[in-house]
Amino acid sequence: MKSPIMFPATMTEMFTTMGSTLASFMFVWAIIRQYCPYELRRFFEKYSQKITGYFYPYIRISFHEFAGDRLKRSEAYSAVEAYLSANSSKSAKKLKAEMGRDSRKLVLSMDEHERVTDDFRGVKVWWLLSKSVSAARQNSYYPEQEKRFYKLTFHKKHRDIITEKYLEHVVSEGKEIRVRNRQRKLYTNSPGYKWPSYKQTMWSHIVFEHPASFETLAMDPDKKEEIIEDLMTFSKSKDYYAKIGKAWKRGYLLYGPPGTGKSTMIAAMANLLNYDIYDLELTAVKDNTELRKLLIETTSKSIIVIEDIDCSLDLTGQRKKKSEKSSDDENDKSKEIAKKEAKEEIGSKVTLSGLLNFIDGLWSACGGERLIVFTTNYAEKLDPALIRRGRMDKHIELSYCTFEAFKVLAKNYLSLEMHPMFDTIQTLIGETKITPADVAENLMPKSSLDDAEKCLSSLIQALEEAKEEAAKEEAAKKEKAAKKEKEAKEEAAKKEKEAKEEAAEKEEAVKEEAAKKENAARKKAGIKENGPTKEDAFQSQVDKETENVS
Ligand SMILES: Nc1ncnc2c1ncn2[C@@H]1O[C@H](COP(=O)(O)OP(=O)(O)OP(=O)(O)O)[C@@H](O)[C@H]1O
Ligand SMILES: [Mg+2]
Repeated sequence: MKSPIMFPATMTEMFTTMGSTLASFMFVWAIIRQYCPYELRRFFEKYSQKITGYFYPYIRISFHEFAGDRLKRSEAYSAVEAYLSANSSKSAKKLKAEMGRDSRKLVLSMDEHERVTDDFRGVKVWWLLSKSVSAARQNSYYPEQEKRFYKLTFHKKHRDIITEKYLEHVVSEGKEIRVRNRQRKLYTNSPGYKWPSYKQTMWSHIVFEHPASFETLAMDPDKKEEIIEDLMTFSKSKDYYAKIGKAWKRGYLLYGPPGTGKSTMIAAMANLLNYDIYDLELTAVKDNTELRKLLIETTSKSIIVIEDIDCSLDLTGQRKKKSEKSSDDENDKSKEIAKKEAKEEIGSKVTLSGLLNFIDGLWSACGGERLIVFTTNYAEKLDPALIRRGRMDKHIELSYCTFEAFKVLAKNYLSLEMHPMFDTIQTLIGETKITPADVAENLMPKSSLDDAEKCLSSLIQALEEAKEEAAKEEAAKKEKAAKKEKEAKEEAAKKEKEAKEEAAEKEEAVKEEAAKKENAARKKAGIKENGPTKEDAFQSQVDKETENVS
């Protein structure tokens, strides 16, 4: 029988033995580490890992936040983070909330040392967020480094499906989530705006926050639907473009009078597709080389916009002709003057061929998923090469306000779907040319006391004024045309009279000539009968000599 005091003694002994064994092991290990050659140590480590791997059937993949020089966050890590924040954070119990970089909202993600599971086609995988702290390196700017990493664990029998399919799925979905959450940017190359930027690039940017959407855009509903469909199809056609061997980009030409919503539509496009906007000021680009550099620095998922392409540069050789013509629209004039001044100041040497290269040269294919949008008030003045299909694939005309477009604006501005005054507006709008910008301005309440009726009356008044103005213009035009016609008729009558007089003169001359000849013939006949008189003989001598000379 064991004595009760024996047990603790055995325990103590056991612990002592264990402690001393551990101490000896550590001592031996320290000796090995110190004196054992590096190659031998690596050999032990390698084989110990192999033996463990033989019994441990799981594979682990790490995704480190900073790879290599630690300056740039790893793309893979960010993609995994975004993927897990959307997919697995629901099952995680410890979450952290951060204002994501370039993100509009709080991003929830699993906290450190948290483990979540994910299921992919029936295969179970585990994700763990961990961190390792490495001691400060000598001569390093970074004192102590916390290195965060995600660790993916899965059974080795699923190696193929995980490494080939699952990882691809995680990265592509993660990237998509990041794009969805990111803050979009509006870039410009204009030297006038130097917005702060952390690195020196050709573009400066601010956060793009335009509220325009296709829903609030006033235009024919069928046309709107067609444009939305076109844009959505484009954004999903990566594989299709690759299949047909075409760079993944599409050109849109938006044309129409000022104030018909061209710029608004660009903002709506960017909001629909979640794209950035690069507002390219051509007059500020020095030459074709700079234009190419600007293009290379644009990212994918973006819209490159050149506004008022017709007055950006002397691209068509028609600029002089155009500036000779007097434009009625003051808006256009001021635009042209501003662009001209800018051009003279900077002396842009961008040529039409440079611009064509920009749109569909070899460089334009890099990056992919890009829209190029030109706007103009005069599509007919552009060089056909610039806007041919293939370069500007879709031509969209934005024109004066229709009743359908008005209804959208009434809904936006006054929250009205129907109103008794709509009938009058429908009739008037069919008879007048008014831009959506003018309609919008009239529908906007000017004071807190203005109600829908007041705004609609103000619009009716504007429509009537526009109608009157148009009628006056039409009358003046007609009068001018009538005057021109009258002048033309008078001119024609004058010409006819002159022609008649000329014809009469010619006829008279012909008659005189004939009479002369007849006279001469008669005289000759008289000589033959009576013999020539002295004068006749002299005259015939003169005639013969003249003939010989000629
Ligand atoms: N189709 C439209 N739908 C909704 N709002 C519009 C529309 N067209 C114009 N507007 C309103 O009018 C204003 C001017 O429109 P916008 O700047 O888009 O015209 P634009 O066609 O680009 O003119 P410009 O040729 O002078 O550049 C916008 O702020 C917008 O509120
Ligand atoms: Mg515009």
